[in-house]
Amino acid sequence: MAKQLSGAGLRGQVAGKTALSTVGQTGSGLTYRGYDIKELANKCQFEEVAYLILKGKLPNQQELDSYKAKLQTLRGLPQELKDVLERIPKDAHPMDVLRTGCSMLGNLETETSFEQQQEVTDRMLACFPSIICYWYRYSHDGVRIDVETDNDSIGSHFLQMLHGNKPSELHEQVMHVSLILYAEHEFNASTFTARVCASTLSDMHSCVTGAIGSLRGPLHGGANEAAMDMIEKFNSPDHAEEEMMGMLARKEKIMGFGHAIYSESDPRNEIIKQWSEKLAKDVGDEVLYPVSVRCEEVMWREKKLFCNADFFHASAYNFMGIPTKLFTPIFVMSRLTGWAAHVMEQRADNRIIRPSAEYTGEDLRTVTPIAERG
Ligand SMILES: CC(=O)SCCNC(=O)CCNC(=O)[C@H](O)C(C)(C)COP(=O)(O)OP(=O)(O)OC[C@H]1O[C@@H](n2cnc3c(N)ncnc32)[C@H](O)[C@@H]1OP(=O)(O)O
Ligand SMILES: O=C([O-])CC(=O)C(=O)O
Repeated sequence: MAKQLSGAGLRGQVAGKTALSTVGQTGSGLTYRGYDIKELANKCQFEEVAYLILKGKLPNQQELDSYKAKLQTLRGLPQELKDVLERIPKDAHPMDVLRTGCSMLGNLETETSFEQQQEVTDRMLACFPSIICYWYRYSHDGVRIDVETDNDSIGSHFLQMLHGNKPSELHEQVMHVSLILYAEHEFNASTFTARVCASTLSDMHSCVTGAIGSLRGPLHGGANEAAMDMIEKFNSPDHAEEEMMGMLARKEKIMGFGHAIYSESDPRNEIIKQWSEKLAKDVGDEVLYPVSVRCEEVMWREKKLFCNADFFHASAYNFMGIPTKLFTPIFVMSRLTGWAAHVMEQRADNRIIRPSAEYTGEDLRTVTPIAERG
């Protein structure tokens, strides 16, 4: 059953057209360019899906190989960008670092014509992991890492830069799945930000910089970090249940649950949940995964609220040794594909996005001379 969509937040209003994805058309489904998310997550690498979203079709083997090889050549960071990253303090939020990094890249490698849109997107796709890890390792460990590894997949390369060694096959696979699940989602808040910016005929870096800012909030992409902050406080499923009941009684929002469009479930959840379970077994976890499962049960039982894409990403990323504050930047590494494809779509059939407002202020009045004002 589809969700009843109306009310504030432009809910239920068609704000444009897209051929990129469908969200919740049957209450729970998600497709990218006509392909079901479950099949994509099962059969594809992230780079295949990025190619599909950005270039319109699934690549054949030779196209995929050359796309991955091309992205590998685009990972390096200009010295001016490294200099900026080195000046950002350790306690900055990595989403702010990425927002600044993207903006700086736009100064150094400005998109001067829309004909460059695929090229500047590929460059961002290749170097966002470098920006995150270069800053993180410099500010936290005092090392200037080499951002050009021989690892040919984006997610695995990210883990390699973060941890300093090649990740296991399991971790590589989970990163493919995670990045596929996060890649595209119709007119969500960050994508809509990108499209509004694109509709003024602005450049790709500005559109993406704005989108990063929108994704950062805990009601959107920031929920994976907020979910982790919550579950790591629970030392057993019973403890989780007790605390959650208290939060619900106090009418607190519980991050990682609920969705603006889906009514029954978020199809990405069952996929990432399975991988989180595999990772839990791999690390011998006996707390975080069972705690997460209990949170899911309590929210469904009490509120009929289901886990969205973010909830089981928290435990999955934690099991791979990823620091919590890097969770949402990983989302950016993936969603960049959706944002850029939407910018391209907007540009191809553009009219400036400029809705109207219902005025609720004062009636017309005159300006009292300043000396007479109380
Ligand atoms: C990748 C992503 O961006 S997925 C979304 C990530 N965000 C989160 O996980 C944050 C937590 N979730 C939420 O805040 C919301 O569910 C949103 C922002 C995702 C969707 O917001 P809305 O479309 O306004 O939610 P919806 O209309 O379904 O809310 C219905 C009711 O459930 C409540 N509700 C919804 N989600 C939650 C939650 N996570 N915890 C507690 N209550 C909730 C709402 O407050 C609302 O109650 P009310 O009628 O008393 O005001
Ligand atoms: O669609 C939304 O509103 C939020 C979401 O799940 C996403 O962007 O992946």
